[in-house]
Amino acid sequence: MRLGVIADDFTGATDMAGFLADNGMATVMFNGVPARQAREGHEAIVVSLKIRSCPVEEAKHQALEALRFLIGSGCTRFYYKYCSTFDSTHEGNIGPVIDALLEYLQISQTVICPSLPVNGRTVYQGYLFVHDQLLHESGMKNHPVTPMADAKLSRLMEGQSKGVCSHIFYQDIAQGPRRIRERIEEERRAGANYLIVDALNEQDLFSIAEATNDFLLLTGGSGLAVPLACQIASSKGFSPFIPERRKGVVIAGSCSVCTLQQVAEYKKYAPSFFLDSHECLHNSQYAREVASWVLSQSAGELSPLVYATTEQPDKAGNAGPAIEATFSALTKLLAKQGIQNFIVAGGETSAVVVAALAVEGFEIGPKIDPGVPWVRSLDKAFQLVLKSGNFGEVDFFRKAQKMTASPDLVL
Ligand SMILES: Nc1ncnc2c1ncn2[C@@H]1O[C@H](COP(=O)(O)OP(=O)(O)O)[C@@H](O)[C@H]1O
Ligand SMILES: O=C(O)[C@@H](O)C(=O)COP(=O)(O)O
Repeated sequence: MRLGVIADDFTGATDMAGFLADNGMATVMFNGVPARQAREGHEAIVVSLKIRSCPVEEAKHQALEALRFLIGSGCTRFYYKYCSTFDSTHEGNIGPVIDALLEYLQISQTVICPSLPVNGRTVYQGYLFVHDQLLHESGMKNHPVTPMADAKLSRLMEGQSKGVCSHIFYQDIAQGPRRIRERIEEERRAGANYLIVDALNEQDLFSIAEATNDFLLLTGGSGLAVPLACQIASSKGFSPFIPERRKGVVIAGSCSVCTLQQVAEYKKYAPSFFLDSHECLHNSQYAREVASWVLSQSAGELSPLVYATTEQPDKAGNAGPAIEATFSALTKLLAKQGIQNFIVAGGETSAVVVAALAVEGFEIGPKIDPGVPWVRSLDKAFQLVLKSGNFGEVDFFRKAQKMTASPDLVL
């Protein structure tokens, strides 16, 4: 059995791939839809897209292309991975993409399961929580691209999809797989398309995975990855590569609360450079200047940090794209000069770095914190960490580097 995952952004893809690999599945991750079908030997194939906030039709088109690729590569079950904070606009793209996938697969039902308890995302009575806050009271209310103004998943889904929502509330989930199956059957008869499942802990996720083991398509955050891997992984197991200590850089483009703290912590130990949005907009030589600064840092234990992270992002409409363009140019310049380890914070920023390095696909390495593994390009040229803005402990950047080993010690 091969599992095919379509992820709507890059950090989300590594999050899902990391949990699958960490739980024994031989997993490969592709940057976009590859031209050729995937090789034998992997139990999970993750296609990483960038369709969270693009126009709806484009998102559907890319997701269906990925689905066709996964079917052609021998996958027999499918997963649509979106953010555990349900990042989407009023128009989509989570709902429209799910509708397109259901239609293509000629099925009428799936689950909506953003819950990721290990990182504080839970669903209760159909409301999504981030730790102790409702989604719309959490940092997500200020997200620059997809600010979340409601925590009720059925209202979010109904606003952006064609079908009918229903719930399986905690009272039933807690009774285990048998009761969940009965509820699924009742909802099937009632014509519900999207089953919003409450989940407060890992046990709930195991129960949901067991009750839905005949579903062709599941959707959600990466919480279901652990029970899915336990269901599907062969007994052969899977050993992740050991990341080598190489010349590196830390690039932070996320302004989320978690990254703000991680940047502040890392600056105490490593050289750092704040990327000025005004310079990004108006100085055509800026990426070169920043690259020179990075390369001039003595090869200490810790890689230099370039960060745009701030509590007060530049409100100019083109500041974000200008910062991304600078990170892209910087990545290319640094790669040319022999930098091979890139530790990146932020979903959009990660997509920019991966595109600049023109990496086709990745193998999955060891977990740094839940949802964030090391990954390595299939040609082994680059090792990367693609961290969701909101994931990781406060000392994340140092922790990631402490896990690298001298190349002489890595077989
Ligand atoms: N100082 C800043 N001013 C304006 N926009 C910024 C600033 N710093 C970063 N950004 C932009 O904010 C966006 C952050 O998105 P992303 O990298 O996906 O982080 P997250 O994972 O936290 O959402 C990027 O487009 C980035 O270029
Ligand atoms: O599910 C999650 O929370 C993450 O995997 C994810 O999708 C992260 O997105 P960004 O916050 O945009 O990095």
